[in-house]
Amino acid sequence: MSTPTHLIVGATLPTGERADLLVQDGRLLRIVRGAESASTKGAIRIDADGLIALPGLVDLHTHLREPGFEQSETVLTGTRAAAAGGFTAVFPMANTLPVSDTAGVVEQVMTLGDDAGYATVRPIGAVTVGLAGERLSEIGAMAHSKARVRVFSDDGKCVHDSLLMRRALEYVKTFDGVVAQHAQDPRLTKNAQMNEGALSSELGLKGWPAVAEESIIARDVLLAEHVGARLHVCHISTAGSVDVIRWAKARGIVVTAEATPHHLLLTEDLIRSYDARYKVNPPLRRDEDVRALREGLADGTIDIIATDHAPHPTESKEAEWDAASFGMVGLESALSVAQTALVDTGLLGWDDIARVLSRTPAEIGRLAGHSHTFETGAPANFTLHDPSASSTFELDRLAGKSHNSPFLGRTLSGRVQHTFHHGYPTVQGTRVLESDIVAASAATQKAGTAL
Ligand SMILES: NC(=O)N[C@@H](CC(=O)O)C(=O)O
Ligand SMILES: [Zn+2]
Ligand SMILES: [Zn+2]
Repeated sequence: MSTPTHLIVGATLPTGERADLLVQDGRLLRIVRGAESASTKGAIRIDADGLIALPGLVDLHTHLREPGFEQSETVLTGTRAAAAGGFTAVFPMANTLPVSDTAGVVEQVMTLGDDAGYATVRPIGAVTVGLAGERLSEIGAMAHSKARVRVFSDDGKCVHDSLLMRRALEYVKTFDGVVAQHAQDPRLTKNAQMNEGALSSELGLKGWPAVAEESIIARDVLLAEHVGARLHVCHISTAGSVDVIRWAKARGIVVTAEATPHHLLLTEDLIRSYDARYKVNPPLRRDEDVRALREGLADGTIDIIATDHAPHPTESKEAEWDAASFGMVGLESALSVAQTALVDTGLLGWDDIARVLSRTPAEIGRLAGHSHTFETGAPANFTLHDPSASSTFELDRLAGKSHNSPFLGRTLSGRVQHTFHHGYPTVQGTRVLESDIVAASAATQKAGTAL
């Protein structure tokens, strides 16, 4: 048995051309408009008039919470949220329990992803044992495991010890890996609750200075240059960080950087409400920072958008500001936020969106066997997005387990209509397919590939 053939009629590719896409046996056969061959007989037709076809989105920074925090999210529910948002691959962060610092844990997470079938799951390994910042984890064993880990991060915690950071860079260099740093000086941010500035003084909340982020990035790009290894900087949030990365790139340093959707749209003044949905690490910053991040994406200083999808249960967000958890969910809203902040404002076109949300994150994470172009014969990973739908972002858009989205109640542009992972649908007409259907498609697809 194989997955049914789909014919997508009249989709607009990121480059602007229109095409009919034939999806058969997990692969994409691109055909020109109107030239329906015999092979399309019996195919399920999808009218894609007005829809943009984007290569399956790739999130280099996702918290799936399993193992250990299944009350917030699981690999299944998190990848369901991913599919809803148009993603076909995610890189889950290592701050699980046990921490993803051994080959055993990363392989377990990957297998859970394969079985669920909503998206390709490529775990990130911890840089240090237990994220404790003291000893390097078994980086080599994770890299050479079945999970073929290429991205290492202590996200949530900064690798603060400069000697450990140097050693980690030296180690990942041997297999073309990358260290993804959560750039935050722990001494400068102890007990910090929001961006440091006039507003933090006014609200009486302990501030988080921009220099805590910028000084670590400056140190790390110089270490990366010295070692000759790849460095990736997670969720940069300040105008100064954009300047440091711009300087490093001009100097020829191999560094990449990400910005989150929320840092591209929201600012610190939302915190006046004391609504902990706006509490996040790094914190929401000022207008001028949002502008600098958008410009950084437009001029290529910032390479990618990554969601930092950080699910938390309602209880830990309904607490008082100081006691509430840091983090926001973001997979389901990412593409709509990107459209609102970057496409509608004329800063990026759809091909740039395909680059920053699919091609480049795949390249940074060395994601193999998961094509991000519309080439004949490529694995069919793509999403069909309706850019004309502008609507209030409501609870029904959330497909994961947690509901801590800062975008609920906001008007956002565009909506994902269909997502295909390895040739089978995971989202159909905005509806995320049931997990047993998706798992069965994944199993069928896998059996087909093995033959
Ligand atoms: N972003 C957050 O505010 N929280 C993340 C950790 C992180 O990305 O630093 C989490 O794991 O909850
Ligand atoms: Zn982080
Ligand atoms: Zn994170």
